[in-house]
Amino acid sequence: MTTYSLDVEASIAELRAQVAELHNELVRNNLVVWTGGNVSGRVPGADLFVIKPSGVVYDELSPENMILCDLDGDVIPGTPGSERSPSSDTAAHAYVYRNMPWVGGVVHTHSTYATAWAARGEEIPCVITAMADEFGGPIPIGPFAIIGDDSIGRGIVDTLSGHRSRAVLMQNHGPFTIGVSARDAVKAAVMVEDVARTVHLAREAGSLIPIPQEAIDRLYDRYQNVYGQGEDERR
Ligand SMILES: O=C(CO)[C@@H](O)[C@@H](O)COP(=O)(O)O
Repeated sequence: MTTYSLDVEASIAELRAQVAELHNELVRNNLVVWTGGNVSGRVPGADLFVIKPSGVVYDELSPENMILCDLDGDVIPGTPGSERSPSSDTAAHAYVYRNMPWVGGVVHTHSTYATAWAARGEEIPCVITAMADEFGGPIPIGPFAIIGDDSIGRGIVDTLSGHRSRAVLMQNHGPFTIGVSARDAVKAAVMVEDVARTVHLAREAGSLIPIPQEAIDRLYDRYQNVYGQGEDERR
């Protein structure tokens, strides 16, 4: 059985509990149905991450059945949960962790309104201040990519590298979000569905009014650097 330093082992144990619990947030926020979606978190100070097992219903997820992987997406043998297959999106999460060192968490859902924008291949325009705050502008579309290799991960990284948004709508598939932690990525998944719904309904009722870029910049700067508490993890 692979073992790590006491600090890394403690970080792994804490992350297993966090990632297992954060899957419940996807259910609580109505972002997933059945076994769809997944959350992962990077182990601080190690080239490792924790992700859910593939196709397991949310009620059965626990810290013990989260799966520890290296940054190539390979399961660490002999560790709790390693007897099962990891999420089918493990390669995508691993690609993000290898290529975006600041990312501490990755989330994928098929949340309804965000996925409807993805089905149209249409980015969500920045027409509400909540988008400027949280995403710093429009929420971009990523390329159509079929699961099975690095193509989804590459699409996420190519789209979000250097982009303010922590969410990308992978065409014909659905949202992937990133964050400084798994919790931060889950927040982005909740917020992308919220703004996708609002902007969809707004456009159904009439024409949208874009927010001027200067105002978007000011709103984003305030929200990222002033809003909330000084100890917030994104500071
Ligand atoms: O969208 C996909 C794959 O990209 C789904 O299969 C995914 O939501 C859930 O798969 P897993 O249960 O994580 O293997």
